[in-house]
Amino acid sequence: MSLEVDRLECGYDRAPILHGVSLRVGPGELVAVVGSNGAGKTTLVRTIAGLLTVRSGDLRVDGSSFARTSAARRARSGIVMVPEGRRLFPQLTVGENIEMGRRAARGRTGGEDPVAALLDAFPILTERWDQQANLLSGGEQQMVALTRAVAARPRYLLLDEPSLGLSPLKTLEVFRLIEMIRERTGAGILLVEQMADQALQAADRAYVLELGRVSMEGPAAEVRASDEVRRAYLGVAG
Ligand SMILES: Nc1ncnc2c1ncn2[C@@H]1O[C@H](COP(=O)(O)OP(=O)(O)OP(=O)(O)O)[C@@H](O)[C@H]1O
Repeated sequence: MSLEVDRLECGYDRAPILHGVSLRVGPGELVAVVGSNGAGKTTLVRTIAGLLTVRSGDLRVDGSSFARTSAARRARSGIVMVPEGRRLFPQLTVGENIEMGRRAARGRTGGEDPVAALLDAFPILTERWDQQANLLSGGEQQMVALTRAVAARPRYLLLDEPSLGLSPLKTLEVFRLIEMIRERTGAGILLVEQMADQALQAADRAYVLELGRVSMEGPAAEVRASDEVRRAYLGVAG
């Protein structure tokens, strides 16, 4: 049981961006993909979500290929993306945005309501429940976008740079929410981040993406401790 990316090649027009990327996310696992600007992180997430065409290689969930399945069907099957920039429905309230997520859950119901646990732990969401989404701060919007994704009962959650544009304090809060999502939902989470240090501290396993290729992979603690990552991504001289 896992989400698998197998020797994926894709890109825009004629320009190839990903050159044979392979990775795996197991259920309940938090997997980080770190890499510098332009490494192809967003391209990877958009391709898994079905917004870009697979040129070669395969995408599988629990062994079945979904490389040719529409983005809508992928979402319905529980592969849920939180895009860079959050993209809430700006005119709808926080509550209405989260409700939209619930509607997307379709048959995936039962068990503990994961949203209730998040609302308990992060009272700001309830405090802002009736406020229009575009009036929230960037950090609050990111928290709503994550909660909306959880309301859709994801089996696999694709997070594209959730820390983008947030202050260090807000980034910590968003990471706390992501860790709680992992604990409470059992979803496999693919976390694509430029904030390498935080992502590697939160993750179980990690991949480093450089110019469209995986240059390193392993337990997140090992990747974080490697000289290459410390120098290139964590700003440690040496
Ligand atoms: N719509 C597009 N058309 C053509 N090229 C694109 C498009 N979007 C991205 N690219 C190119 O694809 C490459 C990878 O971009 P991508 O956004 O996937 O990287 P990234 O690792 O997410 O970087 P960042 O952290 O800056 O968002 C870059 O060279 C970028 O210029």
